[in-house]
Amino acid sequence: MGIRTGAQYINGLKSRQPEIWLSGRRVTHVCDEVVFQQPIREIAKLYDMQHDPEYQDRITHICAETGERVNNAFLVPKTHEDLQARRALFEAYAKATFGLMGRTPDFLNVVLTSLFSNASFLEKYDPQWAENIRAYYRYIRDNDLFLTHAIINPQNDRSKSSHEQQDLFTHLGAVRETPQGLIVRGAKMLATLAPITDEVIIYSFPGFKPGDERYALAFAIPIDTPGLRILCREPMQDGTRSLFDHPLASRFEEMDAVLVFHDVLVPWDRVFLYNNVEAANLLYPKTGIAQQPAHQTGVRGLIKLQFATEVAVRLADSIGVDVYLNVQNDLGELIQSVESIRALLRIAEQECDVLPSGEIMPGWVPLETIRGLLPKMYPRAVEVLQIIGAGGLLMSPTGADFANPELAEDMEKYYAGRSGISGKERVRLFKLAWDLCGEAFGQRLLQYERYYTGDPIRKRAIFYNNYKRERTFDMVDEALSVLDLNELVAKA
Ligand SMILES: Cc1cc2nc3c(=O)[nH]c(=O)nc-3n(C[C@H](O)[C@H](O)[C@H](O)COP(=O)(O)OP(=O)(O)OC[C@H]3O[C@@H](n4cnc5c(N)ncnc54)[C@H](O)[C@@H]3O)c2cc1C
Ligand SMILES: O=C(O)Cc1ccc(O)c(O)c1
Repeated sequence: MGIRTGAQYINGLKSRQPEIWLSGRRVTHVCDEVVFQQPIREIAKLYDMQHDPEYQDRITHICAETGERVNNAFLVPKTHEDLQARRALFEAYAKATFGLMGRTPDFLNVVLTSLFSNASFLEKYDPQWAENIRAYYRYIRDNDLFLTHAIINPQNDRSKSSHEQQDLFTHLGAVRETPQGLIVRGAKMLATLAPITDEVIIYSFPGFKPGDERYALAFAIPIDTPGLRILCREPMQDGTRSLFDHPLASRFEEMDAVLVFHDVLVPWDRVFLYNNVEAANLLYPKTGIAQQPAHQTGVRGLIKLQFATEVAVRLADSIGVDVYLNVQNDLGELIQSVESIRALLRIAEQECDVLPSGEIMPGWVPLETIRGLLPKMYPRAVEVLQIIGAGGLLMSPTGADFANPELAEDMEKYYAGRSGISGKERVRLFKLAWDLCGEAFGQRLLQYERYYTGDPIRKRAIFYNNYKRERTFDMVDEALSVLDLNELVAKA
């Protein structure tokens, strides 16, 4: 089949009834649920872009294996042109969502492509696992499906490993084998967009200890598999807020969910790893499933930071405060952050790692540097929006106030910005900023940037240790050897 349209994506959602729980009740039809309708439309637009002549050649290609047109996320990059083709896709999807939707279909499809191209790692443990992941990749590619993932254990007692938790199946683990497949029980978090996806893939960050064998698992199943419960967090908008009052929150909220598996059957052909602590701990470093998608997350993060920066610049200009040195300083800092990430992405694409298979991965040092910097730069951009907007962020009336002729004069006079900025224009800008820096929606965006890839503190420590292992830091020896030379001269 190859690339789907938005309508085909929506028909796919309509054809299933996953067990979704939202605010204490069961959702019967996800497409009829007002909270999910706008995010579904935003994802459908991305599918439609694949058929739009403006984008088609930039974000899709003809698959060499099937002759069908497929998304660039399924391209195994072997040349710089391939990397550029993937970047063009990431950029197009991120621009369409201002970088605010983190788990658009390209993200996990890149993870899957990386698992596919590095399946030889799994072969060493069980050739069937490798065959399963290859078949699954082809299935997702050829049907253009949308995945969610949950790779973290629920936050119960982080000081204990999975097998030491109060209940053996608090964390998702294998209960027993059957001729049809594995029965799994327990929970995983935090599956972003789960209610509006087609499939879920489960794997884990490294960190398994001996005794954790039953939790060392990787598999994928349809999102409506019996026994799989999707427990949504409280929504941050009710799906009815106006575009005028919440230009971003009304469009781009990504639901997050805990997945609870009540004795779910995972067919054997969907099991990619099982009962093997060593393989589970090596899955990340050996299959590129951090490095390849970090290209996507880097591009998306750049667009999001750039967007927040543009809003800050326009906000400051609208009320004439960018004549002040302190404001110029804050805005200059944000622009330099954007430029730093942009430069790091270019370096990552230039200084690639080449695998024996010929696959290329953008350089891990610049990518990890982005991963370390963005969790600081994005919250800072939010802070600058708050500082520049100040009390103005709390004086915005609603679209209904603007619509009432009785208030029209006041709206124009007291809400106008500097000369040339009308009341409506200024309020719309401040509402855009408030969605990013004040609303619960904006706080989630910030929390996402801090944590979506794992704990930034531990990630930076891992980065340091790996970097130290690979380098010798010999400029220090060179500098110190000059002292020896001086001694030699003195002695002569
Ligand atoms: C908005 C959002 C969306 C997300 N979407 C997804 C998704 O789609 N799929 C998915 O799988 N995951 C998703 N995640 C989850 C994300 O992977 C985790 O949040 C991240 O890995 C951090 O884990 P945690 O939240 O459990 O924090 P914890 O690991 O519980 O950490 C809590 C605090 O304790 C400290 N801490 C905990 N353990 C240690 C330790 N061993 N050593 C030192 N300090 C420690 C941390 O530094 C942190 O300050 C999402 C997260 C967010 C916020
Ligand atoms: O670190 C990145 O930016 C890439 C990334 C993020 C989250 C994941 O779950 C993952 O497998 C890879």
